[in-house]
Amino acid sequence: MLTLAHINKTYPDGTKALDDVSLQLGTGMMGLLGPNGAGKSSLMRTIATLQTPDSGCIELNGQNILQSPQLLRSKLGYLPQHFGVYPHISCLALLEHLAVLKGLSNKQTRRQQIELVLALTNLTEHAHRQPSHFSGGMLQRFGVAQALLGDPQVLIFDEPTSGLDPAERLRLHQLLHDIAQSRLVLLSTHIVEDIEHLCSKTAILLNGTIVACGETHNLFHPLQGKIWQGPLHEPGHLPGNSHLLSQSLHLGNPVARVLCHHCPAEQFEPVTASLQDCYFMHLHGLPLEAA
Ligand SMILES: Nc1ncnc2c1ncn2[C@@H]1O[C@H](COP(=O)(O)OP(=O)(O)OP(=O)(O)O)[C@@H](O)[C@H]1O
Repeated sequence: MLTLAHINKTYPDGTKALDDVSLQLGTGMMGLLGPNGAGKSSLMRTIATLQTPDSGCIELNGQNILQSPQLLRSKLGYLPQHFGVYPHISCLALLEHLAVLKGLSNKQTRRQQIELVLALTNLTEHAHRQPSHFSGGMLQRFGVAQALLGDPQVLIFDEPTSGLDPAERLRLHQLLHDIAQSRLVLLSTHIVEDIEHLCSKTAILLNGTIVACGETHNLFHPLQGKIWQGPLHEPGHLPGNSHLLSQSLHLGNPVARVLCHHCPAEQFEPVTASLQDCYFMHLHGLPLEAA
């Protein structure tokens, strides 16, 4: 169990990136959802002990990892949002190098681990190619492979599916799902569907603050029966007790989703509430009572 209590982080230029963040993470996948600049990467880096918070406490199974970062580092796999690979070196050689850096000193154990992570990420047949020549999807799978070296119990994935085509995205979803069966996985993204597909638990981060946290389904369950979809309306043309959540396009036609206890306007139909509706509700600062 990884426990974060009252984590605060302000950067030297005065930007408050994390504001009293408290979270509890157990086995399985927890999604961290937030818009650009919400503080997701700051939180990931803090948990990965790559930066220290100004205050607060992080414990892994009751042990303080801010005082003893090595306790977590030895059990941690981290896939940062942006990572580089050395040119002119094969996938196998790079994994070998990273495994040594991770402290896998026994050559035979190292070989076994590398074979395992290559197989898990479906990269075995590409082991002798250079990751610098990989496609975006293969590179992300390589990122997952290096994170899995050392069989970590805690995995942090920062925006792992950004830039992937739909087939690669689904392939990575399956891989992340398999990995999370026996491990604690924290998945950060602003792609709501990724969280909805993968994460049984979700936290929503806005301006450095956790505004909602719990079972993913329970976060949007209160909105069921209150979401209406119809042609685009100016907020002023909707009844006063309704809230415009989102405006988008479907097959080139403008579509609005509205939170309301009754049908807000002509041509609106009730639709199933989604995590995205819940996300927009928080993004617009609507009170829970609005649901
Ligand atoms: N090293 C830094 N120095 C100063 N400000 C920073 C630094 N890193 C991040 N920030 C600021 O802290 C806030 C949170 O940034 P962070 O990168 O954690 O957000 P994010 O949710 O990961 O965003 P994105 O989805 O765009 O990656 C932003 O206002 C950002 O500009």
